[in-house]
Amino acid sequence: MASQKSQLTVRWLVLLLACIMMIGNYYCYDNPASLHNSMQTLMPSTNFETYYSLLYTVYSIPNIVLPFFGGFFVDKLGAPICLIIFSSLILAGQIVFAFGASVESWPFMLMGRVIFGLGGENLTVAQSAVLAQWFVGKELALAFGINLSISRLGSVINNYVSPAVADDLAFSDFNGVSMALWVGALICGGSLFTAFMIVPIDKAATKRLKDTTKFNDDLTSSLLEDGEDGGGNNRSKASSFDGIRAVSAERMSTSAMLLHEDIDEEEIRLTDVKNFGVIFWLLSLSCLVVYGCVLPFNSFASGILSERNYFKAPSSSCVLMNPGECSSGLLAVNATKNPARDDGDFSEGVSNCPGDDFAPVFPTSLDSVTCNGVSGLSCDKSSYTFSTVTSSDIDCDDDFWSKGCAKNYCDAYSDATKTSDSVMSIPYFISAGLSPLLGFLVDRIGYRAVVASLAPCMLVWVHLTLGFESGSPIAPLIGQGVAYSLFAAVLWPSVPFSVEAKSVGTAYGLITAIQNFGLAVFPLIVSQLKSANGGLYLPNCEVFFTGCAAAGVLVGALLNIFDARRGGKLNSIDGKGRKEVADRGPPTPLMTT
Ligand SMILES: NCCCC[C@H](N)C(=O)NCC(=O)O
Repeated sequence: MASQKSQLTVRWLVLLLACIMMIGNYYCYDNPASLHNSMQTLMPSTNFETYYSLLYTVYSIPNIVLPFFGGFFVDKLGAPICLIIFSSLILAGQIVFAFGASVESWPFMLMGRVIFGLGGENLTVAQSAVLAQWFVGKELALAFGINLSISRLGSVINNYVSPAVADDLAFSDFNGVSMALWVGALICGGSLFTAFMIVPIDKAATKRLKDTTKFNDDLTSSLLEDGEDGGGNNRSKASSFDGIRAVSAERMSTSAMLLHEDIDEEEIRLTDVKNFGVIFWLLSLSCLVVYGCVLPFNSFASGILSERNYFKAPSSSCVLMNPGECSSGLLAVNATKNPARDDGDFSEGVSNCPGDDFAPVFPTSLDSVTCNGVSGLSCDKSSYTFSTVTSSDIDCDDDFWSKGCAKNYCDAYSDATKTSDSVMSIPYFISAGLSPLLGFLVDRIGYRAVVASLAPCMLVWVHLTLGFESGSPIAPLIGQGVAYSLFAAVLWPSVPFSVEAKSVGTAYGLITAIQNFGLAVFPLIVSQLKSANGGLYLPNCEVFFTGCAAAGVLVGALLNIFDARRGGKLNSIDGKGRKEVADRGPPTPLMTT
């Protein structure tokens, strides 16, 4: 007879449903990243980068506080019911976000992201608590690994599907970006459906285990009564009843914690946080800085990769032969008569004029150019005049630019976007493939604190390479994926080992809240660094990410020191550590099977 949810076979169905449930969350969280360039084309503005980073910041700002309370409610109300509440919020938020894009309104889009954020992070917290209940013991890291793997597939699918939908599925009043976001809303609807499926399964298991616990309880009491009635038979009999009493008490308290309903509600208080030890706080700090160079990096990866590799800005010495004329398309008088030429000193024989990786140069100025009478062109404006053309003036959704005046620029921009979007998926692809295996290994070898300090070392190399070298980004992005997967494989399963079991939801809430502080602030720092650097990400933004990774190395070292002083729980295989294993003595036989 099973006495814990982690002994029931149905746990694998719960895991499958919990994984499917998270796909909508991850798919939609990364929508802005994969639609960055399409959004810029749809809603060009000099403040575009600020609005764009706000889409992530407003998601995270409420979450600097909310998951803490969300986690507390998970402990109080039970995780399954919270899954439904939070899944409903992500669906509602995505609908508002998609509506905002349909009417091209930043305020609606931002409001949608706030609502989505209210559900998104709390859903992660509730789901972590569900996994901790169903997989406590030897399979916890594996369960988190499988979960992260399937969730991250949501991010990867988004990176491919959303730009394709945005490019190809615009029709009548629905622009491409909004269509991609409505697809996200559909997927969130599916997530809500799976959340509804988890609740009855969890309830049935809870009831079944409650009955088992009661049965064990009755059995233990009757054994104890028999022993006491026996009238002081002998010492050894008395000590074996003491053993039963002790084992029973331990097992009952574990079952009670895992069944949730049996926890005395008064026992769970927000103030329990003050009992969280140094290990929990170091895990939180590590989460803040290391995730700070993973998730925010991904939000800007498309732009960073375009700038670094696929759409490099040509040198200012690269100009059109006739800078006041269209460069390519139906309005170009004759493209071969207006080629780009490099006026600069390229003594090393390297021209900064468009090669495959450079952005084609566009006209410097235009004077009353019109589309009138040119068949195949439907331009947004009757006439185009610019004393100085900048890249933000070029709207590739407007035929004037994409077919008429800067066709080569718009074609190259679209190609670069597609390449960047698929290359930036590498880290999440790797995480989707590696996470279950790493989870399996962590459950078997431990070394959680060691891995938590090695992963950021790799991230230091990754971001230095992206910031200061100009070769292919593939190797550093593979490094980013491996480091991220390693870190996630040890961080989340370490949380239950750092606090009391009754506070696991609160602890997940608090660490998520701390993580979100970084996720709210870091994108703003990156966009400020970019603006201060003449609109360029490199190298300053990568210096910032390198700094975060270096801080992660330092916190990782402290984690190892404190973990060793406190019995080595995190680095041990089962999370119990030297001290507790010694305290407990040899394993006690189970009362139930
Ligand atoms: N809602 C998508 C972002 C997930 C943030 C979440 N707090 C988290 O970090 N989950 C683990 C991960 O590696 O994504």
